Amino acid sequence: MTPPQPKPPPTRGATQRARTLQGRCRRAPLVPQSASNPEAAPTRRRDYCAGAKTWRTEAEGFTRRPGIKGSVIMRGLEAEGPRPPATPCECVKPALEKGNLLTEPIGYLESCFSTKNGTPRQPSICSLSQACLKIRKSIFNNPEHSLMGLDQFSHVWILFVFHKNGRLSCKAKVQPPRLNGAKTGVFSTRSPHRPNAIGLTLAKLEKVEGGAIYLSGIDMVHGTPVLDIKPYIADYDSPQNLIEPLGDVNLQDNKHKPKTSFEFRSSGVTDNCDQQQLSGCVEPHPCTSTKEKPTCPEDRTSEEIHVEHDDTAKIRHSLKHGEEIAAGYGSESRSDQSLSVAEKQVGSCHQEKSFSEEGTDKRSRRGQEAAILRGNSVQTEPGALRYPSGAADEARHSVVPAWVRDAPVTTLEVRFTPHAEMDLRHLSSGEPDVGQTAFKYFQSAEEAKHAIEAVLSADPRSVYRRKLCQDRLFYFTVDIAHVTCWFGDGFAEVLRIQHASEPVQMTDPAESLVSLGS
Ligand SMILES: C[S@@+](CC[C@H](N)C(=O)[O-])C[C@H]1O[C@@H](n2cnc3c(N)ncnc32)[C@H](O)[C@@H]1O
Repeated sequence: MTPPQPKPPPTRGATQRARTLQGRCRRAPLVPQSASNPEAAPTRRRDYCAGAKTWRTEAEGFTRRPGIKGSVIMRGLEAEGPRPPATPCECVKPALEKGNLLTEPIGYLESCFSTKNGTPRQPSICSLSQACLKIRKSIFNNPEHSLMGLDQFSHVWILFVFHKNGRLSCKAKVQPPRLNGAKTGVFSTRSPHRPNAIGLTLAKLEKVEGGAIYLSGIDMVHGTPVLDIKPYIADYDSPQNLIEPLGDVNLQDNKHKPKTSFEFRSSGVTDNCDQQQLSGCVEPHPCTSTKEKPTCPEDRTSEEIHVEHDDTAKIRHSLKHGEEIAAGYGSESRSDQSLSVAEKQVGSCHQEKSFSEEGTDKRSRRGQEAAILRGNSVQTEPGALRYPSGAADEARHSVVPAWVRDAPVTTLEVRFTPHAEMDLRHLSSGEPDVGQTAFKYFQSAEEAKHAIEAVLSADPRSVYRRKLCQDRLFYFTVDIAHVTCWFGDGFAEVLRIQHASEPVQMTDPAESLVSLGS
């Protein structure tokens, strides 16, 4: 029998690690799969990592289930490929540190738009659009707790997943419909087709009711998985605002002056049908016609892109005194709802540009540039923008390039045929016996008509459709109205409005879990 061998002395580093970890990490029993907790399946070993203050498993993807102490949800979407390095306590190195995030939607949006077709490209296009978001009980046992205090805000940021993008693909340059075929970098647009299919919408908060919020001015389709809600705070979210101390606000006791309660179907909402938005909603499409096909300057050198100037093609940015550009949320309309909020909260407005994260060199360079639409791409030209003098002014100002505001796609006139008008009246009559409107989101035929006008006046067609399928009928559904229309030169005409035959299906939550990163 061999005597027990003495262990080799631990290295200095190992001793230190052991000390650091001692008492901090403990192994927990396995989480059994049960009917009451189906989301916990499949069973895996889990550990509590005090350093990260969370439960972790061998696989990335565990999230702590809020509201249920110590319980764990393992999502079925584990990253493929090499396992992440384990810490000395066998905890997996937190995925968050690498920027990987396994998301769990806080809810699925119930929207008046059932398909991407006809869904506005930015929220301010159709302020009459409506949606409801119920916080899922699997996120918070008491969803209403998570919404406490939110009713004191007029607007909220909604972070969501473009779950209807189809396959996850994106290109470095995209052709926003509003630029009518011109290309620009994906990150300078609001294109849904981006490396992480995350959308960001500033919506009007109509009311909070229990564990649900009611929104208007939205650009998301029914069933959209929502990842987060954040209050819109002009002081933080608008570069032109100076941050002031909060003063007499008592947040803990929730003693803010409460917002006047909204009726969900707020009749005071008006629509701006002439709003135009930059949108990067780029439909993947084949280029079938060499004649009509937009020319793609993809293969130009970057030098060419920066050096070429053509006076006839450029659009100069005109700066009017007191003009505001709602760059913070990609809105370039001066009359949109979001902008009016910013104006209200800000007071005096100036032409703005956020320089806060840029170096001096870039500042001065950008201060001398103007964006132009050149051929089929967006370029910049020196010497056309003027900025207020002084670094302090610059830090408070934001600017959007001219090609956003003065994009080539114009507002369309919207007409309804007598038949369509009749359809609308018929649709809105609902069940006359009970005197109820048939619409779910709109209060009247008038409201529905305004919403349809708003959607169409912004020309919701893809570039492909606009250029190559001009004479095709265009369909979209808003609320229960299935709209058939066609587009002519400078106008859209509604031909028919029928009852959307099929009720819109909610996305199966289990199918909508979205893994970001891998
Ligand atoms: C251009 S994106 C802008 C969205 C958001 N305001 C943003 O800036 O991130 C709006 C368009 O995305 C499309 N869309 C809306 N919800 C979607 C979803 N859940 N999945 C895929 N596409 C969606 C619609 O076609 C809509 O016109």
